[in-house]
Amino acid sequence: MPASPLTDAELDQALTELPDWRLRDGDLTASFTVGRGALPGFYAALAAAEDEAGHHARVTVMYTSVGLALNTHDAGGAVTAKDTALAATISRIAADHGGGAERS
Ligand SMILES: C[C@H](O)[C@H](O)[C@H]1CNC2=NC(N)=NC(=O)C2=N1
Repeated sequence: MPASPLTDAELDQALTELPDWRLRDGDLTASFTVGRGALPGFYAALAAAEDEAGHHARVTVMYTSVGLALNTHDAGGAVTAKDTALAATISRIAADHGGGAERS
């Protein structure tokens, strides 16, 4: 069954529980600063978590800045519970690799 888009109230609630994450252009997004030496381990753990979830982030790396964007294709690109669950996992992985959230 396809995941359904979160309602505005569900999104607001989810964002209070995901302090690293913002809604930007319809995606759930975050950026973390990760040291160059920690980047390979961070990405390996991220990829493993994504594969386990069957859900994947758009990832942009620029030097020590890692940008992540999540949405759900089969919900028409909306944010669903799959995205918020993976976001929480990604925040834990980033923290485990010394990553600090870049808040904007
Ligand atoms: C078949 C496969 O499980 C789907 O294409 C998965 C893969 N990863 C995905 N990742 C994201 N972010 N959204 C999806 O809808 C999605 N779908």
